Amino acid sequence: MTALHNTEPLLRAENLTMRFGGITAVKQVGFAVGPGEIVGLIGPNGAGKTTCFNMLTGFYTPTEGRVFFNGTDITSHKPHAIARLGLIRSFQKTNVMKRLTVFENVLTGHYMESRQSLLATFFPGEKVRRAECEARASAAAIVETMGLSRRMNAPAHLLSCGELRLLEVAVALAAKPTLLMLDEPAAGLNSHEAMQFGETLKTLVGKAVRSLLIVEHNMELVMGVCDRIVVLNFGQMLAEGEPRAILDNPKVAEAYLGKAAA
Ligand SMILES: Nc1ncnc2c1ncn2[C@@H]1O[C@H](COP(=O)(O)OP(=O)(O)OP(=O)(O)O)[C@@H](O)[C@H]1O
Repeated sequence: MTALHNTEPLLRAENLTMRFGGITAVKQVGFAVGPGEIVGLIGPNGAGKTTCFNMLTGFYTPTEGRVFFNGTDITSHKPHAIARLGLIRSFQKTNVMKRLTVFENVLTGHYMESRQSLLATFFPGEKVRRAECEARASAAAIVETMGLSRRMNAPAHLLSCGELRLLEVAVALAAKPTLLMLDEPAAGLNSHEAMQFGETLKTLVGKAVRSLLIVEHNMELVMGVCDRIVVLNFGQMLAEGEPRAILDNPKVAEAYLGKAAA
């Protein structure tokens, strides 16, 4: 029984379909993310990646299909309930508060994760004080994990684009994800910065998170960090496989570059 449980994927999407009125944004998409895996979800603009993210995390209820996380059917769960189970996502828009320091941003992420009452904030007892100490230690550890220790007390608005992308992941880590889903985490980075960023992401698996699911347009990053890649096109699964197989797949080249590339 236990052995069976261990081979279960962490996240499993089955036959996901999302219709908006007459538009079918995603049609019968199914894939899984196993423990210890980094999976990339890619596809040209409008392929349905963000819609998939929204269905996986409860922001949309799929028109058809089911989502399982850690063996639990989460299809009709609310986003906050899914987050509490350890399935945490980032958004394309930054989750960073520019006037706060790096440390304060990550600490704020911890407070959003905890369910401390307002009363407890103003009249802290021993339990709250202990939680506060633990949150500060955890925030400092996350800042270090993301390679931002030197910038610990820098206000976020002074960070470089690369540092900002790292901080965005750090804030997401404060919510204690089991599976972290990142939506275009390397947006705006040049090739060198993206590769460095990717190296940091790889170090997270097995330590800060169990698995990663990444939507990203930067192909160098995707090919460099992912164990497996799922390709969507016009809302449907086009291909799934290891990076090399995806690179060599003429259908994928055609979807991205047009018929001439095939
Ligand atoms: N709320 C909505 N109502 C109607 N159509 C939508 C809605 N959300 C998405 N769509 C449509 O569904 C399709 C998939 O969109 P989606 O944003 O999921 O693609 P994407 O792969 O994330 O694109 P991008 O890479 O540009 O972010 C598009 O044709 C889009 O116009």
